[in-house]
Formats: sequence, C-alpha cells, structure tokens
Amino acid sequence: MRDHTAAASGDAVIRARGLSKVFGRQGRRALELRRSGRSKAEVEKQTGSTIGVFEASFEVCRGEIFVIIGLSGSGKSTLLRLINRLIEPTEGEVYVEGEPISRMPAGRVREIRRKKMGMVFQHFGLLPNRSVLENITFGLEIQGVCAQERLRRGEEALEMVGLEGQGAKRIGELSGGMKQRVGLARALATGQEILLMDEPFSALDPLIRRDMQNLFLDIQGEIRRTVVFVTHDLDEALRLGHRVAIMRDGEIVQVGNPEEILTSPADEYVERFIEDVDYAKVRSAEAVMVDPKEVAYEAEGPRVVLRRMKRAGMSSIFVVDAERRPVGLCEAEEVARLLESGERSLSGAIDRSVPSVRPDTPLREVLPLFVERKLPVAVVGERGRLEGIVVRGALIAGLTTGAENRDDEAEPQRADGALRERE
Ligand SMILES: Nc1ncnc2c1ncn2[C@@H]1O[C@H](COP(=O)(O)OP(=O)(O)OP(=O)(O)O)[C@@H](O)[C@H]1O
Repeated sequence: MRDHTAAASGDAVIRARGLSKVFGRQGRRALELRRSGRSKAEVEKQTGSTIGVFEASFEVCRGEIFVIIGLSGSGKSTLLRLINRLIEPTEGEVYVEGEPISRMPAGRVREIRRKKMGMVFQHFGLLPNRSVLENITFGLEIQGVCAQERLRRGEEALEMVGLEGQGAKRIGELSGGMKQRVGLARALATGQEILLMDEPFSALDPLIRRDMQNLFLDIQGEIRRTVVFVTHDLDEALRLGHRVAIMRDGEIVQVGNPEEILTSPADEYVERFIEDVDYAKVRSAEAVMVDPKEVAYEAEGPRVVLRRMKRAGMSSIFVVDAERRPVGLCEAEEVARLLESGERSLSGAIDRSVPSVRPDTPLREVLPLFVERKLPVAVVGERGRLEGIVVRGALIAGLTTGAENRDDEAEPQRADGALRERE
C-alpha cells in the first residue's frame, strides 16, 4: 500500500488510512483482485464492480490547501466525499481531528458536516429567490445561530469577497463571477474549519477563474482554513496547492508540493501529466523576478537592518556588498539574536549558501533551487550585481500561466487588486 503521510508535517486535521471505495456488489472481491495485481479495468470486467478509490492514505494539515488532481474518472470526487462520508468507504478509515468519521453514528456525522466541514461545489447551489445576504447566512440559520449574529457574520463575509453593501440583491441579478463570490462568502461565513471544494471554479471563464483563485488565496492567507480542493486543472493545482495529490485509476500516485512534482515526477503517468506545464511561456528568471523590497549592506549593523526589515514587514533580507553584489541572506530571527548578544556586525547572521542565477537562466533550471529550500533566489546581472529576486510563488505562477499573469498586472482593475501571489 502506498502511504502518502510521510511528507505531511504539522498538525493533521484529516487523516485517511487505507481508504477504498468500490461501487457495486462485489466490493471485497474487487479489492482482493486489485491487490493481486489486476488493473481497475480487469477488476471491473471480472466483477462488474468499479473501484472508485483504492487504498488512499494521506494527511491534510491545519491551514493547508491540499489539492487532489487527476483525469476524469480517476476518483477525485469519490475521495472528497469519503472524507465527509457522503460516500461510505468499503474499507479504511478517515479521522477528522482524531475522530474516526467512518465509525461515527449518523447524527454525529451530520453535526461534523454542519459545524466543522463545509462543502463547496462547482455550482454553489445558491437559492435564487433569496437575497445575497440570506444565501450567505443560510448555513448559519441551519446551525441555529441567532439573527443578529448571522447578520454580523454575513456582512463580514460579504466584505471579504468584495461584495460589501450588496447583501440585499437577488441572486438572479448577479453575474456568474459574482455568484461564485457569494458561494465563497457563504462557505466562509459558516466558520467551518475544514472546506471541501469540488471544482468550485471550473465553470468560470479563464479570467474570472483567475480572479477567483487570487481572491481565494488572499482570503485563505487571512483565515487559514484547512482546504481539500479538487480540480482537473494542473495550473490551478500548482497555483493553489501547498501540496498536490495526483490520482490515477482510484489511486494516489504522488503527493508533493508543486516544485517536487514538477522536478521529480513519481512515474511516467505524472510525467505525462505535467508535460503540459508550459515552460516556454515565460522562459527565464528575468520574466518573474521582482525588486527586493529592501536590501542590507554587509557593513551595516544588526540594529539598523532589523529596523528596516520590521518596517518593510520582511522575514528575510538579501545582504549585498558595497558594489551591490549579493553576499547572502539574513533571517530576521538571526539578526535579532545577534542584536541581543551585543554583536556589532551582521556577519554571523548571513547565510552565504543562497543560490544566484543570471537573468536569462531558464525557469526549468531555477525551479530545482526551491525544492530543498523555500528561500528566494538572487538574480545577478552585469558585474555580478543583484538585479532582482525570484520568490517561489511568482516562479510557480510564471511556469503555469505567467504571461497572462503579467497582463493582469498591467490591468489591476480586472483582478480587483487581488493579485498577491502565495509565497
Ligand atoms: N455512483 C457511482 N456508481 C458507480 N460508479 C461510480 C459512481 N461514482 C463514481 N463511480 C466511478 O468511480 C470512478 C471514480 O469516479 P469519480 O467521479 O470519483 O472521478 P473524478 O476523478 O471525480 O472524475 P470527474 O473529474 O469526471 O468528476 C469512476 O470510474 C466512476 O465511473
């Protein structure tokens, strides 16, 4: 059995162990045959039963966006529905915050769905005759939250999705993109810790879809829900996912963060899957690099550097020499430690192993530099001077839909100013 729990770190909110689902009468036999090496298609032929999910083991950590991706019929939706037991497993367990949901009485499962685990579908299931606000607070009504509190939380959620003041509108008056915002607001207002999202943005046209992804990342950056997100779109998976699980014929074949999947695909299937990531769209480091907000000079002392970092809200800073050639990187914590110990020089806090690339270095070669470390990479130009930095979020965006991304930046109104990339 493949176990994909090893890569997860932190507090596991959802834990799946050996989770299988067979549709049809011969569940156990189908699983036995599959275990003995028959393919999903062979098992189906022999038993008339379909393996939806086969022996999935994984963990989802608190605050993580865990994306499930795979071709049509690979088992994504089934896996998602096994998590909140909309589908009963044939075998295996799902634990939600340590509780085995697969063994709970139905009443407790319903309570968990209401209070802890929301689900967001492609068609958000809005009620057309109710107002925007009524739709948003519908979940709270079911939870038995009082009217005043519903209003407060509803207004708060409206503001989060950029629809403040529009609560009284009817759903029928809204455009497709706005409806999706309302759907998102509803999921947020209920305050459930876990969100299960099944292709929520798939029906949107590409530009609105991108806006929604940005908005979602922005909101998630603030509220840090635990999200399991199903998509069949690789760009979306790489952009949104802290980790991505790739499914084939009901099995999870790889779980990893986007750079791991792009640089070390587990097998030929994953390799084929990621072939479409268009490395040619944005070719080089130059295209995705940004100006470092601030730099520190090697000769400066910890006090001055720390103050600068705090002012700019930076957790690490590039250190350069008098000619502006990169020397390394300092973490705020390290600088603070030096300051406390009375050190006058920054030297002891500088990590000198930070890689640098040229502006024309292909992104394909920049990507592996992020696999071991998540720190930004220096881009050096003429005479070795620091010209810019590449941060991980911009790199992934550049690899996927980079060209489009840059257009967006030229027209911020189209993205509603919600263009921050996840780092
Ligand atoms: N209710 C059902 N009865 C019988 N077979 C089913 C049922 N639901 C799903 N399956 C089968 O289980 C497998 C996994 O289906 P699932 O819908 O989970 O895949 P998916 O990856 O979500 O596909 P899509 O992207 O098309 O939604 C498929 O072979 C599908 O035909």
